[in-house]
Amino acid sequence: MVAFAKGQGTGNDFVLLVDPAGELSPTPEQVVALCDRRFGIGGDGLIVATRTEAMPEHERALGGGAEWFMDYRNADGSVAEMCGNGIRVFARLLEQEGLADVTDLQVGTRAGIKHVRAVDGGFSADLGAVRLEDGEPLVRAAGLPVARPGQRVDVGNPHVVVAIADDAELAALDLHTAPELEPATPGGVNVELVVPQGIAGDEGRIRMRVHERGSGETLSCGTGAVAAAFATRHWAGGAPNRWRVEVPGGVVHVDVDQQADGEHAWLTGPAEIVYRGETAIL
Ligand SMILES: N[C@@H](CCC[C@H](N)C(=O)O)C(=O)O
Repeated sequence: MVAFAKGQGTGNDFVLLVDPAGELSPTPEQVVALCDRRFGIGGDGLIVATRTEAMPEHERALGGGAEWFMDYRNADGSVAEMCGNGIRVFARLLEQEGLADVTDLQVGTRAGIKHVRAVDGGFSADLGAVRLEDGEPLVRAAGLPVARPGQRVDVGNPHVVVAIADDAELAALDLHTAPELEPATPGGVNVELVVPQGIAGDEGRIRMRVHERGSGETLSCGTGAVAAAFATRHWAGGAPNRWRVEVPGGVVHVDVDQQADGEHAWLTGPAEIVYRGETAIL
C-alpha cells in the first residue's frame, strides 16, 4: 500500500504522492486508475513530489535551483507542463509534510522553475512570462450558437480563450465534450470560455468555465485563469494589471508583473489538503 494525499485549489482536485527518490514512476494506466472517481481515489490530475536530483533529465534542463519537482499528469494519464492550481496544492503538501520552507519556494516543473510564496489564505505563484500567440482558431462548443474566434495563450502549457456573449450563454454550454478547434491543435489544448464582467477600480473581472486537455471540464484551472486574464486584458487594450477570475469552484487572482523577459503572471488562490490514505493501485 502506498500513502497518498488528496488536495484541491478552487475545486481543481488532485491525487498527491510524495516520492522523494522517484521510485514510484506511475504508468499512464495507474494515473487513470488513481484519478478515476468511481474505481479509484478521484481527481483532475496526479501530482508527484520528487526531489529534482532524482530526475536527472529535469535537473539538467532546469540547471539547478529547485530542490523539489512537481511531476504533473492529467486524469487521462497524459503529461502536462504545468498546473497553476496544482503548484499551490503542491506547496501546501510540502508544508504539511515538513519538507520545505514554503514562505518562499522554488518549484521545478516541465515549464521551468516557478517561484511560490505563502500569502494570507493560500499561495501566490509566478507562472513565468505569458505569451499571446498569433492565429485565431475558430472554436465550436455544444450550446454555443455560432463558432467564435479564440486567442491562443502560452502559459507554459497551451490555451485558447474564447469570449462568450453573457452569463446565460456561458451557463448553457455543454462541456461534457471537448470544444472543437479549426484548425485543430496537435496534442490538444485547454479551452477557456470567458465573460468579461467589467472593471471595478483597478481590477478587471471575468467569469470563466474551462475544458482541460486530458481532464475534461474542471471546476477551475489556474493556468487557464491566467490565459483568460491575459486575453481579456489584450482585448481591453492592455489594462488593468489585476484580474479577479471567478470559476465554478471559487475565485483566483491574476497580477501582471513586468519583468526583463516579458509580462509575468502571479496567480494567487487557496490550497488545501483534504484527505490522506493508502492506495493499493500502485
Ligand atoms: N488544472 C491545471 C492545468 C493542468 C494541465 C492541463 N490540463 C494541460 O494539459 O495543460 C491548472 O490549474 O493550471
